[in-house]
Amino acid sequence: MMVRETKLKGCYIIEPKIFNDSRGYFFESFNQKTFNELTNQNVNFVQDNESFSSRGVLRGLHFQTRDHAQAKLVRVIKGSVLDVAVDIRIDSETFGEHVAVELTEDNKHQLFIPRGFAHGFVVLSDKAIFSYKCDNFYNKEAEGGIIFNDQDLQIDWRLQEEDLIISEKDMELTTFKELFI
Ligand SMILES: Cc1cn([C@H]2C[C@H](O)[C@@H](COP(=O)(O)OP(=O)(O)O[C@H]3O[C@@H](C)C(=O)[C@@H](O)[C@H]3O)O2)c(=O)[nH]c1=O
Repeated sequence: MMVRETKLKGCYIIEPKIFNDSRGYFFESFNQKTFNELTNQNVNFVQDNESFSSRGVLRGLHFQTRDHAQAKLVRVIKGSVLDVAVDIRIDSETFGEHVAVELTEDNKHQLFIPRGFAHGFVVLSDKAIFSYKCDNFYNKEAEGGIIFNDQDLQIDWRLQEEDLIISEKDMELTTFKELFI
């Protein structure tokens, strides 16, 4: 497993070691000991989620507030997505900055997004199965979000806006400035 820190402190791209043979492939999709050692974390994941989406589906940008904040380890099982993590830690040097990483069934890369980030992704392939671990439980009352096309964040989602499929809830999300400035 290889780990690279992104320009956002504490946010890592993880490249698992893939073992290919005549039967197919094998890899450790998560190994707590190796993960904690290489990322300098002590994360205790408590919830696993999976979602299925078609091309153009954009989910996000989501976070949970205060004690309910979640670190996430995200990956793609089928298809490909552009995954985006936005630093919303107000005391961070990179507050308001984001990383966008392509996660695909072929590259098998994972993104570790620490607490204090907003997260979203858009599906680039026909279909995608997205899978992630969270270190805190889902809490409906603590849900927060930022509108995907926020003027200050300037995220390039790669697809035309008219091709995006977004939930009503996500279309009503507020701006970065309204939340934090
Ligand atoms: C996220 C979540 C949703 N739900 C329910 C609530 C709702 O009825 C249904 C769909 O929820 P949502 O529309 O919020 O699903 P979705 O838009 O896929 O939400 C997810 O988006 C990505 C980007 C994230 O980062 C995740 O943390 C999560 O916020 O599933 C749970 O029961 N547990 C959960 O952990």
